[in-house]
Amino acid sequence: MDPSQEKCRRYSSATHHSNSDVSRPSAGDADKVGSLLPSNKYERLHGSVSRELPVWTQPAMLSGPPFEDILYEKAQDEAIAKITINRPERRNAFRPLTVMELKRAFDYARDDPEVGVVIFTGKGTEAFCSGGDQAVRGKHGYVGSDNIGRLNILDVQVQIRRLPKPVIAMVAGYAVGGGHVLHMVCDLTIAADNAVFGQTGPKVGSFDAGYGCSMMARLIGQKRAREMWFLARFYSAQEAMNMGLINTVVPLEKLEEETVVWCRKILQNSPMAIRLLKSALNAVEDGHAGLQELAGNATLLFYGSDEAIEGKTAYLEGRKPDFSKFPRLP
Ligand SMILES: CC(C)(COP(=O)(O)OP(=O)(O)OC[C@H]1O[C@@H](n2cnc3c(N)ncnc32)[C@H](O)[C@@H]1OP(=O)(O)O)[C@@H](O)C(=O)NCCC(=O)NCCSC(=O)c1cc(O)c2ccccc2c1O
Repeated sequence: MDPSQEKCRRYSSATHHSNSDVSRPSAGDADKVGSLLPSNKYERLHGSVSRELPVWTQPAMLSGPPFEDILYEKAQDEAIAKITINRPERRNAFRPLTVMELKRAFDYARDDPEVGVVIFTGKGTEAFCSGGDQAVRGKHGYVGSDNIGRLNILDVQVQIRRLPKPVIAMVAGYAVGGGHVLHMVCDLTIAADNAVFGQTGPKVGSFDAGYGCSMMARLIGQKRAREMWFLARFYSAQEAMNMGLINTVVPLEKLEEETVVWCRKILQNSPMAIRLLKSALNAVEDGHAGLQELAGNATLLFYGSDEAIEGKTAYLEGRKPDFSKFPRLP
């Protein structure tokens, strides 16, 4: 088979498993895109999703003061939460207050059983996030109203990584510095065609040697990661796409539409399967923490079984548990 035939074969094999609602760069309406792809019975049965924009509502806060630096919204009648860094005049740079609010918001999204997927974005079209606010950078990190320096965005990175629901970065404009690391720790990245990606740390006397390096090297390879960090140059959305740094690029005006389509497609699928897949994909890379996350899910599932319930019930009834009726599977 010559290289062009092989390319053709791979394309047709890929499109056979494609999802007709999820578009590639030239996003049109779902039916148009779908008509290019082979149809199958189960796909039709499973159903397509709407491309309508959701109605965003601001839920009453569960606790704490109103947010100043972020927005927390939920899609009306849909299991989608949206968390937005709301400092467009600073290209959505984060300060300690922003980070504390992000932590609260991601906790809300995690704990809310009505939420199945989270969109993480920046206000406006100029930037997703430009990293730490350099105006408040001190000797020990970014300084808030308590005069203490913090690098607490690292906690948010871990929080996103471990949140048992998909988090999708919706990127318009700059995703640079610590903002670039934030999109990398999200499960998926959907970029507008005006998105710009890059690390700026070495230019401003900073670096993220944690996920900022390890995650990046996993995504784009060691050589590219070194290039991205050492040169601290910026990359267009298309370049980022070609490097495997993001999932898709869409016209800016279609960004939210496309992102909610991806959310809706995910929400059609089994939430437990998605949860387990996220933790399994993490486990491969996260060592003890990854294993603990995956193992927690095993316990979560086991607690619902008759076998586990027999153990608990026997204890509460003060009798010996009878595990003899449960199979010892091969
Ligand atoms: C993002 C830009 C490329 C955008 O350029 P553009 O020309 O479009 O806009 P301006 O430069 O004019 O910006 C408009 C306005 O916003 C202010 N601003 C932008 N970004 C920041 C920022 N990060 N901090 C503070 N202020 C910012 C800018 O000053 C303008 O204000 P005016 O008053 O003049 O209107 C470009 O803005 C840019 O390059 N920004 C800086 C990007 C950057 O270097 N970020 C920090 C990297 S280090 C980091 O993020 C970081 C954070 C952590 O918490 C870490 C924790 C642990 C380890 C490592 C960490 C880390 O590296």
